[in-house]
Amino acid sequence: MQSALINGKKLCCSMLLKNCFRPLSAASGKLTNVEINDKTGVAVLTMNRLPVNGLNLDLLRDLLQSIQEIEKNKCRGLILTSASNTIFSAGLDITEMYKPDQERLKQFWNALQDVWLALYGSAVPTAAAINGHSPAGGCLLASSCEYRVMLPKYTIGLNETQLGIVAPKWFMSTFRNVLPRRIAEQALVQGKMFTSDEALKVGLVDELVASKEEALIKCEKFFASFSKTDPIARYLTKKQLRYNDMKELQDEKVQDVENFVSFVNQPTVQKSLGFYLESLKKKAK
Ligand SMILES: CCCCCC/C=C\CC(=O)SCCNC(=O)CCNC(=O)[C@H](O)C(C)(C)COP(=O)(O)OP(=O)(O)OC[C@H]1O[C@@H](n2cnc3c(N)ncnc32)[C@H](O)[C@@H]1OP(=O)(O)O
Repeated sequence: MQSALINGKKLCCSMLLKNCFRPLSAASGKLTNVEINDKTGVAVLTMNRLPVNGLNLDLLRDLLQSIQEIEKNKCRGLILTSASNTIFSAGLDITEMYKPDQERLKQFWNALQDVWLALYGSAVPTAAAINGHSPAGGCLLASSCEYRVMLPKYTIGLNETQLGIVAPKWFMSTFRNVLPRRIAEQALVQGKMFTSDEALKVGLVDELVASKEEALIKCEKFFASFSKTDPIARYLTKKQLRYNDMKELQDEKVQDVENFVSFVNQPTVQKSLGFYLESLKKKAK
């Protein structure tokens, strides 16, 4: 049986996962679920929009509410994961961008900006337990965390150029915060999807593990590594390091929404999105 040393106590997985968790109901939306480990104070934030956790407006709003509640509760860590056994998140829900309602399209992009600002700038330490494929927006969420653990045989990456899309600057900054500049540049221009092994090799993820249980334990261990660190000094250091990336978006938030809306509404982009959606549906048949 696997075990973990947490707060000096040896705990087995089943103890960790079954006995210690209580739901944080205020933080759980319809499409997210938050449970707090009473022993460690760590919150597990689970995306639960099956089958693929496509990031639509509703999921983004629930994610934001959950992150804010976790901060308010002064949890010792936030682990982002998925209720699916094979998909962490398929990224942005393309149906939000195809033949969109214009007002909702703005709200959608604004919600994504807010989730990114909340997660990337979170005062609570963050980790992603990547228990499935994680393309595009899924990779953005995982890369916004401070630590990543991934299960084998999945893929992760910012594949935007493969879809004929230029990833926004803040997607790129997030990637550059994790990867060496040259690798980030090559991956971004290629729209490369990394296998789990490749992701480990380049440092896009920190560790590979065999199961979700093990991933959660690794994330808990990551948070435990801060036990001797002053939490305020820790947060201010993180904030300084990420300040420029966040400031860039905060200063250009309205313009960024306008750019997105104008890009998505181009007839050629609408045509590509339509073909892409169709190809995903054909694949599913
Ligand atoms: C000015 C700047 C503009 C920038 C705009 C931002 C740009 C990009 C950010 C993004 O995140 S775009 C989304 C990119 N995501 C992808 O390319 C992933 C696409 N999906 C897949 O590769 C696969 O679905 C999967 C995630 C690997 C899962 O594969 P699996 O075989 O398990 O499941 P499927 O059968 O393929 O899918 C099930 C079901 O879900 C639908 N679906 C999948 N992904 C999406 C999605 N991203 N949006 C909407 N719908 C999606 C898929 O069509 C199937 O639907 P049904 O046929 O069951 O109705």
